[in-house]
This record gives sequence, C-alpha cells and structure tokens, in this order.
Amino acid sequence: MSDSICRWGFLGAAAIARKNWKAIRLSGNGRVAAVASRSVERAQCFIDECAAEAPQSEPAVAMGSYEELIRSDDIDAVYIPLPTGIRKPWVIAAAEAGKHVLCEKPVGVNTKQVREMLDACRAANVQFMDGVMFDHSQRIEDVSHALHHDHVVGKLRRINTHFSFCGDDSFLESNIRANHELEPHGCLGDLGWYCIRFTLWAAGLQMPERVSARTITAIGNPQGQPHVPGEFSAELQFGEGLSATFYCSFLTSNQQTAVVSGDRGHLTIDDFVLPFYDSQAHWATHDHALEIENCRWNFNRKTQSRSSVGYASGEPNSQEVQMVRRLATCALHNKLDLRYPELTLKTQLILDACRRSAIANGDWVNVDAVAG
Ligand SMILES: NC(=O)C1=CN([C@@H]2O[C@H](COP(=O)(O)OP(=O)(O)OC[C@H]3O[C@@H](n4cnc5c(N)ncnc54)[C@H](OP(=O)(O)O)[C@@H]3O)[C@@H](O)[C@H]2O)C=CC1
Ligand SMILES: O=C1CO[C@H](CO)[C@@H](O)[C@@H]1O
Repeated sequence: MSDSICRWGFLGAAAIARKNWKAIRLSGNGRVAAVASRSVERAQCFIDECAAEAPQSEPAVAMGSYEELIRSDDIDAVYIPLPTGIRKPWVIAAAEAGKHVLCEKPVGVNTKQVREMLDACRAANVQFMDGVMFDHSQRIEDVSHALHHDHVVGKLRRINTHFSFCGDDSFLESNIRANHELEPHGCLGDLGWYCIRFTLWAAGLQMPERVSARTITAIGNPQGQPHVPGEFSAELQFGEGLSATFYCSFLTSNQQTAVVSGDRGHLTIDDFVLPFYDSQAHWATHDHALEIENCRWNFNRKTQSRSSVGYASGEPNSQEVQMVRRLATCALHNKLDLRYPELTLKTQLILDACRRSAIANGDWVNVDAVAG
C-alpha cells in the first residue's frame, strides 16, 4: 500500500465505472491502477476512452480476467460494478485477497448472500461500502440534521419516495436490469434500493417493523426468461406512528422525488439520487398555512428554499468523488468505517422483506422474520 494514494482495480468495463474513473481521478487520494474485463481488448478500450477525458499521470493496466486483478499485489481497493447475480464470489475473493471493496448496488440476491460478503470483509479487516453516492453528499447530512436535530417538520409521520425512468425497447431486450439471472430484483434492486436507503436516512436509521409490497408490472426479455419487477410499490410501517411508501419503475418517466412529512411541515427534494446539474444541491421545507376568515379560504404557500454545497457530478466536491475518497481514506489508514456495511445490510433486509411480500400478493411481512 502506498502512503497517500489508493491503487484501485475495476472488475468489469461497466458503464457506471466510467463515472467512477473520473471520480477517482478527482479524489486526490486514488488512481485507477488496473481494469479487468472478460476481454482484455475491452479493458484497454475502456482505459483509453476514460483516460482521454480524465487522464492519469500513471496509466492503468488492462487485464483479461477478474482473477488476475484480484491476485495482483499492486491493487489496494477493488470497485465491483458486476451484475448483482454474479457479484458475491468476486466480493468474497477480493476481501480474502486483502482488497478493500466498493460494491455496486443492489448488493446481493438476498440477505444471506450479503451477510457472507460482509463477513468476509470483516474477517479480512477490509472496508466494505456499497455504491450509493448520496450517502456521501453534503445534502444528506444537512437534511438529516434538519430532520433529526432541528426538527424542521416536527414529529415524523410519513416518508414518500419515487424513483423512475422509462426504458425503451432495447432496454427491455438487452439491459442487465431486465435480466432475471443478472439483476433478479429488476427495478426494486436498481431504483428501489435508493428509495429504501433514503427512507432509512429520513427515519434516523430506524428499521421498519413490517412491509407490504407488490410488483405492479413485471417485465421480461423476449428469450422467455423469468420476469423481474418493472414497476413496484411498497408500504413500510415503523413504530411510533411513522410510515413510508415508495414507488420505483422502469416504465415511468424520469422522476426522483422524496417528501418527508411531519406534524409541523414537510421537506421536499426533487432529485434525491442524481442531483440536477448545478453547483449546489437543492431542497426545501414547507409549512403552508390554510387561513380561513368567513367567505375567504386562502391556502398560503410558505416555502423555504434551501441548498447544500456540492456540485452534482464530475467535480471534486460531488457525491461520487466524496464516496471514492472516503473509501480510499479507510484503506490508506486501515481504519474501517462500519456504518457503511450496516447501511447495506439494513437496506438488503428491507428489500428482501418487500420482495417476499410482493410474492405473497402484498401480505404484511415482518422485517425481523427476514433477518432470522
Ligand atoms: N451507484 C450508481 O450510481 C450506479 C450503479 N449501477 C449498478 O452497477 C451495476 C452495473 O450497471 P451498468 O454499469 O449499467 O452495467 P453494464 O452492463 O454497463 O456493466 C456490467 C459489467 O459487468 C460485466 N459482466 C460480467 N459478467 C457479465 C454478464 N454475464 N453479463 C453482462 N455483464 C457482465 C461486464 O464487464 P466486462 O464485459 O468488461 O467483463 C459489464 O461491463 C448494476 O448493478 C447497477 O445497478 C449502475 C449505474 C449507476
Ligand atoms: O444506480 C443507478 C442510478 O440511476 C440510474 C437511473 O437513472 C440507474 O439505472 C442506475 O443503476
């Protein structure tokens, strides 16, 4: 391990890895040392294209197998954006080889798998972190502080999130997200993972007691493979009167909204996963007032616009850069931050409970029952 620079290795020339190449370039404490692909030509092409936009002083090495990268002594941390269905053995192999792990979401096919991955990281004393970028944004810190310290909406009652985009025909035919073997949770894994994670933040990390969920529309590719959720909704019940709902979909236009409601107001975010392009991330709190005086009924808007520092993406203070910088800091100082594997496990438990409920046509499922 070099003293100040974390040497990253990528498993797979994935589309999202291009964004994280640039993030590592901007992090100040890391560089991409190697990219492994099932095709060495694809790895080299990925490196050339990324380096053309975000050059590094030392070139990355192209490798033709994931094993080769994991065995390499010149790698400190591995970024794993492989499809969920095949990810587990690679996470465990990377951990056992002493590499810190940044793993894409949804992390596993089920909670059992995720526990095995997290246990392997713990046993090897390496950091595990999943790829939820907004965990590392200034906005999520500001929003949490506003909700749980300043109590800007009063006592929490309801959390509502929506994450959707509309995939075209080619998406349904060939994207990994519509393939049961590769991404078995479909939109629940790809988009619902974020809804669940935001809900956890808004709830002060408390777990729901039970969930009721349904797959509204299942999608499948023409090869006749089993379907995956293409449109999904869930209702989550917490203690003390707090409830939450989320909707995620590959069939509905772009929307990434979150609303947190309490007995004294509500908080809104229009872009809770991928912030709109700007140098600041925006959110708002509202305390609208209905004023009634005889024949006059005025519903008066009372909105306070707020913003948090941080570019949306591609700048040193954007959320994906903070994420890779944070993992590299853990790796360089050999100091684990166990908040992140805990967030992963909680998210997976809720996801599993939702899937179980949807299979049982919306029956209530106790989240504890999934944990056991
Ligand atoms: N955190 C975030 O903001 C984002 C996270 N993601 C997550 O990252 C993961 C990857 O998404 P995305 O980049 O869009 O996916 P891609 O399809 O672009 O990349 C997946 C990579 O996995 C490798 N792979 C290995 N085996 C297979 C296989 N059997 N079939 C297909 N690919 C295989 C391929 O690399 P090679 O051929 O080079 O070996 C491929 O490039 C998903 O789980 C997704 O949810 C995606 C986008 C954003
Ligand atoms: O994680 C992700 C972020 O957002 C994308 C959609 O806009 C997802 O498809 C992706 O997997």
